[in-house]
Amino acid sequence: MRKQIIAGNWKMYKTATDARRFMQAINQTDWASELDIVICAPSITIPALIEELKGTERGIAIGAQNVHWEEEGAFTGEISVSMVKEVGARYVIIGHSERRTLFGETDEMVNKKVKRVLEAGLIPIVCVGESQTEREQGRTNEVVGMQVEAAFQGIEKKDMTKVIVAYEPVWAIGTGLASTPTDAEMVIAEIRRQISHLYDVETAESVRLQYGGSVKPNNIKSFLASPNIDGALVGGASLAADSFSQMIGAMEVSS
Ligand SMILES: O=C(CO)COP(=O)(O)O
Repeated sequence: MRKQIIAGNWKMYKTATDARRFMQAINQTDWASELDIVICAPSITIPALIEELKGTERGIAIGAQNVHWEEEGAFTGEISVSMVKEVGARYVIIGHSERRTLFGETDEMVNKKVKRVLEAGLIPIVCVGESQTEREQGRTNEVVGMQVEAAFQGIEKKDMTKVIVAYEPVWAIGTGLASTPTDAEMVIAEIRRQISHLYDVETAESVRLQYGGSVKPNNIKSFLASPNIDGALVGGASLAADSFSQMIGAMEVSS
């Protein structure tokens, strides 16, 4: 049985002060969750979040949203896996469509980052997804399939089981137009089939697959009810403590 996982992607929102306020509000809610709960914050706010979580029973893990694939070097403005690991990050989002489209991140870079993150013992949340045009052309499975194959090139089976893949159709991100649970399940089931083809059935069954794109407290349950969808990667609705808590509550009910 795969453990369900909700991850908030805060993107470029929240200063450390805002992040502390969010965590203080979360710490006042009274859920105790069996889910894996992750907040992927701007790297500079990670220490503040870790500090707020100390001594609480929330079981929330913190993640980064990007790292460089080299261990260190002359890469002005970049941040390494060791740096985010040392301050307490346990997850890293890799290959988000905003990184791919706005910052020129290629499948090759995604692959190198996935390798580095795994080497460091952190968990990569690898994002894949088709654009509106690709969807209209009927190329969703082909595009997503190519992204999956490229991202995990050279990754050993034992590491693959630790990976999380987030299917985030680009047209659904930040638009309020979520995929239907049926469509998301179809693509995600295809991703699982592909992992099984690249590795084996056992590996594919152990990899957790998330849906992301306009997930909200009122629709998260419908996605989680699908057999291959193990969680959600949430942008906008993860920014407020009350909607984040509501989504966790909804997942508890559906799990
Ligand atoms: O990009 C996303 C999460 O990584 C999704 O963002 P929204 O939930 O705001 O659509």
